[in-house]
Amino acid sequence: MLASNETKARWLSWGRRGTAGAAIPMALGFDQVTQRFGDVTALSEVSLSIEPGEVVALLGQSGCGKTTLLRLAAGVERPSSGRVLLEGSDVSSPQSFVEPEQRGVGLVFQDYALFPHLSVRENVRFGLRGYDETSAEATALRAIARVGLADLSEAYPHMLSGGEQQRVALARAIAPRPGVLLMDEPFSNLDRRLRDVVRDETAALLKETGATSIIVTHDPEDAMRIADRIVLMRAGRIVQVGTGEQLYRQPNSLFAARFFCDFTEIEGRVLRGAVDTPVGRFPAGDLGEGAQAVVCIRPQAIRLTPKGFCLPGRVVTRRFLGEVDHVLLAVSGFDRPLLARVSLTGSVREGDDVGIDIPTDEVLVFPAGDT
Ligand SMILES: Nc1ncnc2c1ncn2[C@@H]1O[C@H](COP(=O)(O)OP(=O)(O)OP(=O)(O)O)[C@@H](O)[C@H]1O
Repeated sequence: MLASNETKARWLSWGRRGTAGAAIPMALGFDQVTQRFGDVTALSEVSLSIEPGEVVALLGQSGCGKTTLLRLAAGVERPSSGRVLLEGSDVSSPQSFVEPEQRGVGLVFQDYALFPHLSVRENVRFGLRGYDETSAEATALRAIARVGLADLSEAYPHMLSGGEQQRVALARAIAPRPGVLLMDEPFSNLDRRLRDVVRDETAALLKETGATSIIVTHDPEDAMRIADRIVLMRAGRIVQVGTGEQLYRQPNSLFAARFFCDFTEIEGRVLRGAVDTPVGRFPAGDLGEGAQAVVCIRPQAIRLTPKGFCLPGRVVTRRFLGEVDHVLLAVSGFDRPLLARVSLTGSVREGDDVGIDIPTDEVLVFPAGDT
């Protein structure tokens, strides 16, 4: 949760500096930022550079420090040590502090923080206090039209769906054309179907506005669908930074791997450069001889072949999920089922004997205990 109601009200009541014409995206940087709250270290020496116009997702489990990093960028919080930089200049450091309203930063709160007694138009205008009457009105209406709510500009928040409320919050944040847009769990209050639509719309809008954007989320799918780069965090530190594809295909740890895929994990020991498991022998990469390892098998990588080919197995359950089937396979010598997500024809049934093909280049191997 980004802020208390009091902080939200204060944030919203400040006039926004913004940029007069099109948003001018700003570079945002964190240099060795540490944030302590009493005994709790929320962030430990975090360094990160975000390019102008880049959309970055801060991804991680609850309590890993995502929101704290967002609050530091917004200027709602001051770091215990380290620097926050906008366009290469310190905005928070031991020597200097630029007030939030001077930063040209827009914020979308997790609960949207719309004023219930104000219409859509008035809510959006509220974020434009530094503007004169005529230009505030025109700017608000332009932002409302941009999020597709022109017909609802006189409606009140309780008359809107969750997705529409989210769009009002977005319109209010983008109206002053901030150089940096910060969004705290913007899709978490939406049901699954609406979430997909709003997420794609938001992604398109962020690119259109051109603002440098940070989105906080604990959902890897949100992060992959909306962000140019994902910053995976854990316990106040950055674990890995990269595109969604890099994090998915080349996770640097078992922790990162588990975040993006529901692997079947099998423990084994490295012998002559490979790990022997009941489902096959897999190259151990850099792991030393005798090391205990975890072999991670991607359900999507598994292919089923006719009985008699590849590894023998039996279909325990098969569930049709639309585009793929979710199949649990029993393999001799392995006490748990192997999960496969495959597209099947109708001919494979529960209880059938099949062959299981596991391409070794799709299998990841990590040191055991590397969590
Ligand atoms: N004002 C505060 N006072 C004390 N502890 C705090 C404060 N703000 C954050 N923390 C602690 O700092 C850590 C990081 O919190 P933060 O809210 O940044 O995590 P998060 O990753 O955003 O979590 P969530 O997804 O649940 O919002 C947590 O242990 C949290 O309890």
